[in-house]
This record gives sequence, structure tokens and C-alpha cells, in this order.
Amino acid sequence: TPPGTIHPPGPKGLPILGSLLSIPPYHSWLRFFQWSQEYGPMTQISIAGRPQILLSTEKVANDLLRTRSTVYSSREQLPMAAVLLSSNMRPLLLPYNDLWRAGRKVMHHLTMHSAAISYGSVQLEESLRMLYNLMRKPAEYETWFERYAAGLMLRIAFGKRLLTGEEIYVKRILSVVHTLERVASPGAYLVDTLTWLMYLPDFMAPFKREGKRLHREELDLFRNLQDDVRKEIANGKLKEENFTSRFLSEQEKWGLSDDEGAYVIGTLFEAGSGTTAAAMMNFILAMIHHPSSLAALQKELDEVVGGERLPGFEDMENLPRVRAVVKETLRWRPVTAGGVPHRLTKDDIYEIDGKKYFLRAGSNVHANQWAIHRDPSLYPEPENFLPDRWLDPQYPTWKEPLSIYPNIQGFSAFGFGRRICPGLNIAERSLNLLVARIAWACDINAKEGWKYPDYDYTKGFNVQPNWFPFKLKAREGREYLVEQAHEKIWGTA
Ligand code: HEM
Repeated sequence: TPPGTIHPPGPKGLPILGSLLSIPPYHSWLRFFQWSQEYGPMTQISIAGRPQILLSTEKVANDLLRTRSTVYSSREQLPMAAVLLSSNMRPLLLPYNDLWRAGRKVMHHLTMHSAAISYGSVQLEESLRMLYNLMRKPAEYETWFERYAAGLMLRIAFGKRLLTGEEIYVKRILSVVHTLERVASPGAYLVDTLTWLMYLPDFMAPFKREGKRLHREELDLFRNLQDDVRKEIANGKLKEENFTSRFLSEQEKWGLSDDEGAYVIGTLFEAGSGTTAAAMMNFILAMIHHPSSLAALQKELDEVVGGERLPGFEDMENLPRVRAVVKETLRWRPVTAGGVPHRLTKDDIYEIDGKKYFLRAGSNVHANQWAIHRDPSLYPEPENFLPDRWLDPQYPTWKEPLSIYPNIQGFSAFGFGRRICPGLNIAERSLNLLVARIAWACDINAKEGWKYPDYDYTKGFNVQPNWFPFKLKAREGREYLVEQAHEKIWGTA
């Protein structure tokens, strides 16, 4: 370390392996959170010689990842996920380089606020179908939320309509998403820890053959989806503009090859489907645990929207509690609970309480959402689901005017700095709309006798609660209105 600086505190770990064996194979954020309680807002650990910096308050994460984003915006190049599976083309995993920058420009163009508004009609239609199905078969809630999110993304990314959920390209695209989840999970492949294994020839390295095969599969799918849109344009059959048609119409300006562009749009699809669906599952869980929050939400909806029509986007400025419930759901049970680590590209020094901490270039910097969202100085009673913290001046997170706040712009649940989630505007509109419509139409209650565990979640870096039962009942007169509206758009199917 340079003179006058020290390493951030942290557990000692073993020689060579460091803290590798102390990190559980899944839900690593829970362990990181424990360490933050012991060592403070900035903790350093080593995993097999690779330094990891854990950030556990919003201030530290903002000071580094946002304010110093020129050096905190890269990603570690994991051999299996970034190199073999993605062939250095998947924007989510790219280092901070020209290809990432070019892809990010396209993403911004496709997802910025004004573009996000233009997908509103698709969100209204898909949300209606979700609601209709949820009210008929609540136990299949996972399918309905996944179908909403994947259906929305398919339409806006490739102009394809998802009708049965059994379409072949849907199965293929979901399998690509699941593969990425699996392959990119920490510890899934030894080569990610012992990187020299990459020097083995293919015949001695089954992981290499597997990675290359998976890459061919996903590239083939991304190419097919792109080709379909290209053909529709050529035949004059394009029904509505979509991400791919917009990309192709200005491809030269973006300076990306067909495959690079296909990966940008494929990444938007895969990053946008599971996350939105998982957030909605968390919302149902929150309502089960906190019936008074649902009652307050319904009161607001009844006052603002009434019982004669479904809520829509035009109501959102008058529905601060809907927005507060969305934000609180993302805080209480974060979907990307450990965040997506950023890689530091230049040595840096950061001071806390007069101590100068040295942060080495090449460190992985984790904005640990689980810990950040449980910082009691920002979120009093952090374990409590409290939408009021966004609505009541006695809480530090309250902000006026309530016609605009709370919102999720810049919220830590979507990451930090130059890597911040580009799908934020689309996600925000989806979540607000779905929460408003479900609460308007349904009563939701816990199933008697069922023990709801405190934290029973899937493995991976985007997590959703394992299946749980609940009771759903249509609110007086609302079922008919939902059926009518559904039939108008989707017919009786
Ligand atoms: C509840 C919904 C969502 C949550 C909680 C979420 C969260 C996140 C987080 C935490 C990151 C990492 C940011 C960082 O590195 O600092 C991220 C990245 C990303 N998100 Fe989202 N996201 C959501 C929805 C979406 C949607 C709907 C889309 C697409 C329309 C999307 C597209 C992406 C992409 C492409 C990246 C990679 C950005 C990059 O590495 O440059 N996300 N998201």
C-alpha cells in the first residue's frame, strides 16, 4: 500500500484461497452483510488471490461507483461466462471498452424515458392478460409474471407476440437466460477461480467445449430473431417498430456488427424478463406478510381511480402509495440482492473517518444491495416492510413533491454510475402498473396454516422467492371489468 494508506478491514481468510470457503455457494450477500456489520461500510476480502471490496452503504457506493465512475465501471472477465459463453459480446459482462460504450448508446436510445413511454400500449395489454390469468389461476402466479415480463420484452425487442408461452423461440430464449444465470453464478466453474485452466487444450477441458457449444446455441438464436425482423422489413410486413428494427435502421450510426447488435438486444431481453417477474413475486409476498399495506394501497386506488375502470399510466402521478410499495418491495427483497460487481481499473484511495484505504486496480467492487437496503440510518426498522418511509416526512427517505416522488430513478436497487440498469424506465412503468392493477382488482391473503419462511429464495444472481401458496379473491365488481377489458384486447382465448 502507498504510504499513509491501509487496506480496508475484513476477515483474514486462508492462505491462497482467502475467504473462498467462507462464502456460501448461494445468497452470498447474507454473509457479506454479516461482514459489513463486523467491519463497517467498506470491507475487503480475497477470493483465491482476487481482491473483493464490499460496499455496504449507499454513500460509499455512490462516492465510488457513481462519482468516480471513470475508473469503477468495468467488469471482471470471468472465463466461462464472459469469454466462452458470450464470446466477449454480452454487454452485461463486457469490460469498460469501446464495444460496451457503443452497445450502451444503443440501449440508451431504446430504453430512455421517451422511448419507454412508447411501449406503454404493450404494457397495458400484457398487464391485462397477466391480471386475467392471475385472477383465474393464482397458484400459477410465477407463470403469469414470467409471461408478462417475457411477453413484453419479446414484443418490444423483436415484435413477436407470445400467445401460449409454448412457442419454440420462447423456450429457446428462456433457456438462454437460465444458462446465463447458471454459468455466471459465482463458483459454478472452477476455471473462474483457477483461470490458468483456460490454457488447457479443448480436448482436456470439457468446460471449454461446453462453453463454446452454449455460445453457438445462443448466437444462433439471437441471429434467427434478428433475421426474422430483417425479413419482415424487407417484405413490408413489419407491424410495429421494435428494438431490432430500430437498431437495423441506423446500424451504421451505431458502428456495431450484426452479431454485436444481436447481443445488445438479446441482453436487454434477458436482463429485463426474470428481474421484473421476480419483483412482482416479492410484491405478492409483501402483501401476504403486511395486509395493512394492501389495505392502504386499495384505499388510495379507490379514491383516485374509483371502481369503474382499471388504473392506467395517467393515474401514476396521483398514486404515490403505489410507487412507494414498488420501491419498498425492491428495497425489502432486492432481486439483484448482491448487485453486479464493478471492476476497478486504476489504483484508488478512499477515506473513511480519517483512515485512508487503498483500493487496488483489478479489485471487484460489490455494491451489496442487501446491506445497503438495511442501513438503519437511511432505512429505520430495515426488516420492516414500510412503504410509509417514502411518504412520511418523519423518515429520512421522504421527498416532495409526492406527484413525482417516490420513484426509482437512481435507486440503489438498479445499480450505480455508468453501469446503472438501462431498463430502469421500462421496469418502473411495468411495476407501477402491475402493482396498481393487482391491488385494484384483488384481495390477497396468506393461506392459513402455511408457514412462510423468512427468506426462502432461488439460487443465482437474480433471485425470486420459491413458490408459495396464497389466497386471492376478486374485489367486488372488479372481475367483470377485468374480463371485459381482457376480451376486448385478447378475445375469449
Ligand atoms: C425489477 C427490475 C430490474 C432490476 C431490479 C434491475 C437491476 C439491475 C442491476 C442492479 C444492474 C447492474 C447495474 C450495475 O452494474 O451497477 C442491471 C443491469 C442491467 N439491466 Fe436491469 N434491472 C431490472 C430490469 C431491467 C429491464 C426491464 C431491462 C431491459 C429493458 C434491464 C436491462 C439491464 C441491462 C442490459 C443491464 C446491464 C448494463 C451494463 O452492464 O452496462 N434491466 N439491472
